Amino acid sequence: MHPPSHHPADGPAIRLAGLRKRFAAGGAPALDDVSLELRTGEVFGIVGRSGAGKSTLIRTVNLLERPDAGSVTVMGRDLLALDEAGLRAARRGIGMVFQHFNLHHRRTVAENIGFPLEVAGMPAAARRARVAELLPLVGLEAKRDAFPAQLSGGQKQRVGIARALASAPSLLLCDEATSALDPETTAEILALIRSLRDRLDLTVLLITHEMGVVKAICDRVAVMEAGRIIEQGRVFEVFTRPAQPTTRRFVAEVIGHGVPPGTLARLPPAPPGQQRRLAQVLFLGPHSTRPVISEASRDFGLDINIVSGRVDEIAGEPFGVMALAVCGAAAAIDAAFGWMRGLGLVIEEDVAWAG
Ligand SMILES: Nc1ncnc2c1ncn2[C@@H]1O[C@H](COP(=O)(O)OP(=O)(O)OP(=O)(O)O)[C@@H](O)[C@H]1O
Repeated sequence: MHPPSHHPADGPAIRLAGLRKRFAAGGAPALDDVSLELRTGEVFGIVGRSGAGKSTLIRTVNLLERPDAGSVTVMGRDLLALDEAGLRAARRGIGMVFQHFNLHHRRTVAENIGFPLEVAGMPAAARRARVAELLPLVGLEAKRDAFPAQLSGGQKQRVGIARALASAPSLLLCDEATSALDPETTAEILALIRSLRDRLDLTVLLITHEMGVVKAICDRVAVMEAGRIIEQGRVFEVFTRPAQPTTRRFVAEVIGHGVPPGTLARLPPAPPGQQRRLAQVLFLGPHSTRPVISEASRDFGLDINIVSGRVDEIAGEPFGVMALAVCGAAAAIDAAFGWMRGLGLVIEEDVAWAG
């Protein structure tokens, strides 16, 4: 049941190179030259809108989907070079969790969890022993004989996770694993996945359309659009310095500060010869404490209203985000923004304020 062990020194846990996939001849590609590497032990998120190609991509990692071109290397093995038996063995090292749980309704929790072991031909006694180890890992000891219909959504997904872990994989693929759950249950399941990663030394690849999921558990993230990866990096970097418009929109869902339209309408017009400009300011790390706004106001002769603001944390690193209405001479505002950027703050004026 134990796949050959893979050490970090052996290279990336997953290496996808030049993947292409087109479902309909002449149609848009679902994967258009996608390359990606996952480090052993990380939680890596792929975020994108519906149709971006996320499901197709995650399904290439265990070859549920075969790419038209490119290579898939998992734990050092070139999956496309394996025969059926080799691929079955490699798949035991890759667990998968699904959005809609995919449980057998006529089987108990224990039988669902043991199902992949049954398929693999493990004797009943060994299976029972393995299931007994898995139940406490996901907090379901009390539900071992329950049927799926008797479980909450979160409990069903715990069964799905235990089943994915049955063959002791080193890699866990999560296909929108929390998209069918309410926010509180989502948070519980994400915390469970992260803690399993720590306890079992897993590498986790997840796909999601929710940037909140990425913020909650991922170490690194890639953003997909039209079959391509348009941006990737450490979660904190991507959240605080998104380079692509699509990424900015995703980030705004989580850390945007959507200024109520009434607030903008109530701001008085700028006096003659002056401007009133709105800016979003990101304070990273040490600047979360420096009184930058009062300094800017004093030293550049500006009126500054804080229209909205909050302090948050991503991957354990603090940052603050504020919407400022700045009033003064155009040159003074430019100079103040230049000074603030020089301090490392990220200032943007082209923001969808009502968003
Ligand atoms: N089996 C299939 N047959 C035909 N077209 C497909 C198939 N699977 C995916 N596609 C198409 O490939 C493109 C990418 O789909 P994919 O499901 O990978 O995107 P996604 O980002 O996961 O979106 P969603 O969250 O809606 O599943 C879409 O245009 C989709 O219609």
